[in-house]
Amino acid sequence: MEEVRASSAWVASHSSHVTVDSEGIEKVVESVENSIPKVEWNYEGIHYFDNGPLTVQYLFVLDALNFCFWPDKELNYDDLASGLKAALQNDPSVFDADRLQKYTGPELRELLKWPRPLPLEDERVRLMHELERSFGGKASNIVESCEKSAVKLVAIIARHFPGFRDHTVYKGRQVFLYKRAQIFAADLWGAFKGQRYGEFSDIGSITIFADYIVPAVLQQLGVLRYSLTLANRIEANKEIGSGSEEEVELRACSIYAVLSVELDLWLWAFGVSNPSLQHHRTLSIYY
Ligand SMILES: Nc1nc2c(c(CN[C@H]3C=C[C@H](O)[C@@H]3O)cn2[C@@H]2O[C@H](COP(=O)(O)O)[C@@H](O)[C@H]2O)c(=O)[nH]1
Repeated sequence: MEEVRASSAWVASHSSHVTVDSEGIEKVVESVENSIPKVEWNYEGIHYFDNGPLTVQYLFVLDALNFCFWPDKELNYDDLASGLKAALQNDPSVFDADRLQKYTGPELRELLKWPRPLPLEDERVRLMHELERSFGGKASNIVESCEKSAVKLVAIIARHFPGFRDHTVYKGRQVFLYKRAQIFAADLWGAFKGQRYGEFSDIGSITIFADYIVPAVLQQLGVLRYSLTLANRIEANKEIGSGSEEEVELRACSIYAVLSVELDLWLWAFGVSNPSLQHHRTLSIYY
């Protein structure tokens, strides 16, 4: 995760379209000082939990698919989390390795009870198939092999599952963001309350999860400032290309501005409870 921090800091110091406003950070810090709002993991009650390896499998499938909901105005993260939960409750073998490998787009849709094609549906299915190829298709084996280190878990996942390799090149330099791999570690930690599959000695090393909600919240709070051109593009709902300077800056500056991952869920929950929030639109499998 050192690579995520260091490369994000580099982007923030070479940024052309997004600025981190240190006075803006100070103001937010002052207003939440002594009362950092604690948002409970699963505060919405939408996740499956049985305190065992099936929960790990559930979270791994969930985070393999935890990206790009915005193209369908009615779809959001909750639909995915609760849809997969209901599917698992209905049939405990839905995420078994041999079945993961076979899902088609319409079957995934049916699993989630979603009435129309999902955004990036072919990619979603391809990423589900990928999960079966290592560690016997059992996510609990991955977690067991990481010796209670979240850093190691993220590295192992990125090494074995190409779909989680959330990195890019910015101004000639490689930048690491690892949104879905890190959120998987955080979800385990939150779900298992730091015990069993959620016990990590280095959970403080992970960074916030650079998605499309957190940058928009940070901008609203005055922590991020956008160039006029970028602000106009976002306001006009114009797509921002995956891997473009703008996109990398939005994500990396968010990581750089928010050092503590403890704040992620607060920022995210604040963002998703605000329907008028205007976020950047990038077609991406990473977030
Ligand atoms: N930074 C950050 N981004 C997060 C999450 C989560 C869900 N975390 C759950 C885990 C435990 C809690 O109980 C939460 O419910 C999803 N996302 C991202 O948001 C976007 C979807 O937005 P919308 O379509 O409006 O639901 C999409 O990019 C998705 O990947 C988070 O925690 N942090």
